[in-house]
Formats: sequence, C-alpha cells, structure tokens
Amino acid sequence: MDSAAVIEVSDLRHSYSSVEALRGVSFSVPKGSFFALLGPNGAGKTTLVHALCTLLRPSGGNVSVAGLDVRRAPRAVRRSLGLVFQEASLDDRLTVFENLIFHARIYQVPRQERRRRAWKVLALVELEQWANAPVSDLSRGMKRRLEIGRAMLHEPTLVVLDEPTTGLDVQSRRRIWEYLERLQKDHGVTLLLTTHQISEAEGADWVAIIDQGRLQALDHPARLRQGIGGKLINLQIGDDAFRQALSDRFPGKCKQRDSVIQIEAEDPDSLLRELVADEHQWRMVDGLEVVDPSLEDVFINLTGRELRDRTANLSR
Ligand SMILES: Nc1ncnc2c1ncn2[C@@H]1O[C@H](COP(=O)(O)OP(=O)(O)OP(=O)(O)O)[C@@H](O)[C@H]1O
Repeated sequence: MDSAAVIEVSDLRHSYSSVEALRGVSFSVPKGSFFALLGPNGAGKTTLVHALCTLLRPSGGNVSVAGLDVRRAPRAVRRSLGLVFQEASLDDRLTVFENLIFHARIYQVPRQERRRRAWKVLALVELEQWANAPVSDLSRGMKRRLEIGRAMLHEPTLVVLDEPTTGLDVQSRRRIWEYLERLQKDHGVTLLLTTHQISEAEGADWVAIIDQGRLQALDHPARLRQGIGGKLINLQIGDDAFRQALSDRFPGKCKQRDSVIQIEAEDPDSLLRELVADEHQWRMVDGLEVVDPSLEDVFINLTGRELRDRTANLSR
C-alpha cells in the first residue's frame, strides 16, 4: 500500500442480484486531501461508500482504510472513520449535547474525555448555544452541522460524507463548506465526499468521476478541465444546415443540443473573428458565449451525457 494513502480501493466490484453497481473500481486517496467522488444518481457512489464503511460486503476486490482491510478488521476501520450520510441519523428526542455524548459512548471515547470533546465539536460547528436544545428544535442545516461535528468526536483520520448538502438551502450549504474546509486545513482530516453537484467537486484536491459503476477519470479538477483544451464556444444557431456545416468543419470538437452547438476551440479568437467577418454567417448566429470548460463539460466529454439538466441561456 502507498503509505501516504488513507484509502486504497482495488478492482472493487459489487452486484445487487442482476444490477452491477461497481464494475472494477480502483483508486487511492492521499492523506490529508479533499477527495470528491462525482457522478450522477445511480453511478455507484453510495455502494462504494458503504463498502468503505463496512456497511456492505463487496462482491469482489479489496478496500483498505488507514492500512486496515475492511473485511478483516471492520471494527477498527469503523473507528478510524467519521460518517455523515444523506439521511438524518440524530435522535430527535435527545438534546444536542446528549446526542454527542451517546455517540462518544458508542465509539468508546474514554468517559473523562466525552464532555470536553463534545464542547470542542460544538465550538467547531458553532452550535454551543444549542447544547441543551432538543434536536427537534434545530433547522435542517443545523442538524447537518451537528452530524459533521459528531463525526469528528472520536477524532477520526478520515471523514466520509455521502451527498452531505442534499436538501439544504444555499446559505446552509455554504456554512457546511466552511466547516469542511476547516476540518481539512486546520485539523488535517482527510475528506471523502460523494456528490452529483459540480460546484462541490470543483473545490476538491482530487476528483474521481464515476459513471455506471466505472471510474471514468481521476485527477485534479484543473487538470481534468485542461484535458478538454482551450475554451468552449456556445453558438445558438437556428439554421440546421449552418450548424451541420460547423460540425463537419470541426470533427470530434462539436456537440449539439437543440439549437446550440458547442465547439472546443484552442484559439477561440480566430474562430470568432472569422465568424464576425462573414456577414451572412454572423447574421445566423442568434446567441454566443465563450466559457472555460467546467467539470460538467469533462463529464459530457467522457460519457456523452449530462450530469444534470442545463438550459442554454445565451445572449449575443
Ligand atoms: N439495495 C439495492 N438493491 C438493488 N439495486 C441497488 C441497491 N442499491 C443500489 N442499487 C442499484 O445500484 C446502482 C448504484 O446505486 P448507488 O446507490 O450506489 O448509486 P449512487 O451513485 O449513490 O446514486 P444516488 O446518488 O442516487 O444514491 C443503481 O443502479 C441502483 O439502482
């Protein structure tokens, strides 16, 4: 095993009867990094995370966490992990503080340490004033913060978050991101996050793109974007023949959706100058934008499909 890796996944496979959810996935997560697993619904992210967390016994392949094999040492693996899942998992009848103490007991945090650690994580996620409130009084975003704090109680080296911001408003999401950033930068915690939201993966150190149970790419987000090369020019053109002519002119560099054609251009300026110079062609262009490739574009490039629905909103 790579000694600097916290997670090693090798040829991981899993089937649910006839559904092949993971078809041989391999990667490693460097210690202290923020690693995002990006993929659409049904890509296999939750299955992978469950295998990592020992909640599921994979059909094949190997997974180790902090040097421990998940099959041979499941208890030790669980102790080295902090988990935050999509579904809320707090006890609504207990207070915020009681929830933390309960978790600390389950994770065998020494009795004399429990209260100190509970206050420490409450400070981390800025919920000290809520310590004695029943969890049912908290907003959704506050509950999620509490779950993140709770995941840190037993001082894990790795925190795994499965779509942690699902269902939260923009402001709550932003705060969650601040805390996660703090965990990584100030506490040296390795973060493994699954998401189908491009914006959440853009800030990661490493992005693994997963689709249909296979790893499609793994790199730094900037390098994934650079792989597309240059800029993307989106042209809204109602005339089918003109769109087709452009598509024929740039084979392998164009994608079409409805009346929008997207061209990958190493040198966008010269193409635009040429378009503007030809008055007849220019009149047929109803909208234009030049954008940097995003991880969404990387995903489309790799899979031929969109990660989420997009509506073209171009202006000329
Ligand atoms: N318990 C199950 N029984 C049968 N099929 C399952 C089960 N759990 C997941 N699947 C299937 O396995 C595939 C991968 O699902 P998984 O939940 O791992 O994907 P995901 O990327 O986490 O998606 P989501 O974001 O929707 O949770 C999908 O085709 C899904 O329908």
